[in-house]
Amino acid sequence: MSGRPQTDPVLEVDGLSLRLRGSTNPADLVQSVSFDVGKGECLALIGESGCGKTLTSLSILGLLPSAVSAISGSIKLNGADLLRKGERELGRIRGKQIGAIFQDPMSCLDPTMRIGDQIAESRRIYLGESRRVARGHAVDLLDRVGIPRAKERLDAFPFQLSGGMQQRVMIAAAVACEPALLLADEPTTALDVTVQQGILDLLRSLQAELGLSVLLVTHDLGVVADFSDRVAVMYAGQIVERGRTAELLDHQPSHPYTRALLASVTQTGKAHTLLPTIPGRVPSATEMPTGCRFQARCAHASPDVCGEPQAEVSLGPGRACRCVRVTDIEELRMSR
Ligand SMILES: Nc1ncnc2c1ncn2[C@@H]1O[C@H](COP(=O)(O)OP(=O)(O)OP(=O)(O)O)[C@@H](O)[C@H]1O
Repeated sequence: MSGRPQTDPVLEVDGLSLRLRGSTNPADLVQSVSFDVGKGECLALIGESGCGKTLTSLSILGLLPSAVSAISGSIKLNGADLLRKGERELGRIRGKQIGAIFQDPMSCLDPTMRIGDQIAESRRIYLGESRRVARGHAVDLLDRVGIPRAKERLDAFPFQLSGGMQQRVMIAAAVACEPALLLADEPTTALDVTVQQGILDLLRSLQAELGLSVLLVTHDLGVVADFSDRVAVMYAGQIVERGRTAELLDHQPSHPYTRALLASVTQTGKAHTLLPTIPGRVPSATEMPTGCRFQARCAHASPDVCGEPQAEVSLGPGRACRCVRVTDIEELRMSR
């Protein structure tokens, strides 16, 4: 699909398909997903629960659950294909070149280890710094992410900090080695609104300061609108639409799924809320149709054309949509 970033790509995911091991169903959990993230830009991957966002991000980290395997495609970080790396090398890449933050900071932080040591350790291991130098950097990083009295806090354990502070420590640890890519999976979902804004502001300033490339995985359209340059919409394991965030969210989106999502947000009057429910549900792995995966929930579905696998239709530079009926639907909309 088109939709190139405006800078050289740091991450290039090309034709990635993920399948349940032992499954003979040709409709994969994640099917032929392609996207890229340019230097210093943020791409948001959005979609309802179960659409494959987390599996896609876990495959970038080389941490897929044992029941799921990558059956085709490539995941290139600065040109090197991560799907062809061994476990040992992947471990180093995760530590040094990819920083990851998740919804629950305690999934990343070690509860038994002092926070200063957790941040300093990666600089010692991956950058070869001495303990003293690495601890000095840990103070700078804690200070940078807004932890008050950073030097005194070096020896605190995670449980001694509030949820918002734990989130900041996790971010400090994720960027400690100045990674090429920051993978942020629902980074603000568990936080209350006031804390959320502070974390987003911090991520934005770190991104500018460190020139970070960010893959943001979320179902919160408010976060997408605030933070990302481009957006890729996932539905049932496929990317169904992509484009520049401002264009896609502010103007008419093209895919019936994206339109239903945005329309229902507008109906609730809460632009910054979680994705609302669209009638019906995402098909499960065992019942995935071979044609358009959204057809059972789509008001425009036509059995003759939507029953076939959907090719991606280019809608202009950086814009594309996986719906064979996109032109008909657009004409219908214009005629009303
Ligand atoms: N370990 C697993 N074994 C079997 N199926 C799985 C496994 N992990 C995920 N799946 C299935 O893969 C599909 C995609 O799941 P994934 O967790 O990537 O979705 P998601 O969009 O991240 O949802 P959420 O926002 O709820 O995390 C779902 O149908 C899910 O049931």
